[in-house]
Amino acid sequence: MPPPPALEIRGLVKTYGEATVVDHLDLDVAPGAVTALLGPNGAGKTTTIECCEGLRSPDGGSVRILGLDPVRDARELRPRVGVMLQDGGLPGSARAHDVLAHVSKMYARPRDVAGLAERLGIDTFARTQVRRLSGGQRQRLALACAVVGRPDLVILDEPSAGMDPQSRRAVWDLVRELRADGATLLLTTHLMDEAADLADHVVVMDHGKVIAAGTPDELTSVEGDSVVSIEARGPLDPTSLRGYLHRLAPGDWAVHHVEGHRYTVTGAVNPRSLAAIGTWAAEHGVLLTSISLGRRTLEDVFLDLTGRSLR
Ligand SMILES: Nc1ncnc2c1ncn2[C@@H]1O[C@H](COP(=O)(O)OP(=O)(O)OP(=O)(O)O)[C@@H](O)[C@H]1O
Repeated sequence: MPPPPALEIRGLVKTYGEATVVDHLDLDVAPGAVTALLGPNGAGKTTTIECCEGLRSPDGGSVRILGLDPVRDARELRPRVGVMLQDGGLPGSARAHDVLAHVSKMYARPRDVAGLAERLGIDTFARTQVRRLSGGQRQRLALACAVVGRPDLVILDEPSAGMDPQSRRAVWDLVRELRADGATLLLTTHLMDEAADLADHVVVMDHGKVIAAGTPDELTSVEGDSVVSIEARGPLDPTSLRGYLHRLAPGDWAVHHVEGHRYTVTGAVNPRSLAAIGTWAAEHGVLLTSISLGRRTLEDVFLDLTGRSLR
């Protein structure tokens, strides 16, 4: 029998006035794994996480964390759950290192503060007051505070948002290490490569509901189909290309604009249809500067699932 989930959400509902921002959400976070929660702005990710932490009271449904109730059993859960919120929630007038040292003293078996401060580069701003830290520095300090107590469950809301590439790598290494040590991680992110790289399991939510879930591999592989990435010297008409491919081989063809003059074509790609893309381009005076065959990326899948309009 599989072990019980570290975090179990059933039928969670959260409304603000007329708006239902979390809409009968079911979500399991497997123990000892990294789960990435993805979704467009306003999808309800932070609200879901805040309900899990007991910071928001749900209007319906239930949340169990490590088998316990986040509000009733808050005291028992505190040392076992590490949380990094988007706004940090750190005291503005305290110095960075003092905050971390203070938080570490709340735990029975904290990590080595000096080691953690060094690997997340907190040393370089140890004596600076929290309110004077840059966004990325504050994020790193909040992350250190979330993990210093060796929690069983670590919840990170956009851990690498606003971080420079060096800091992001340090965060990724830390996440991998926590997982290797047996911790369970739930993180939200807008970085698709971060999710693809780190997560064992990806959950995509939109309009307060889960709309897809699986391993990154499951989500990006389309049985028997591939994706062709093309780049042209100028713009091209996706509808015309799609129609051409459909007339050649009726099926589920899609042509998406990625950005600039880059497009992806998905469908039953084979030598004939690949050649047909070239023929269509020649007939329409479109110069293709690159054409390559590959898998869909998590970003392709995300955009297909959640649409391309801004929220
Ligand atoms: N206190 C509040 N009162 C009213 N509406 C709220 C409140 N908090 C959040 N919302 C709304 O709930 C919706 C979901 O917000 P939430 O922060 O959970 O989204 P998110 O998926 O985390 O988005 P992002 O990726 O931008 O962080 C949004 O439309 C937001 O405006």
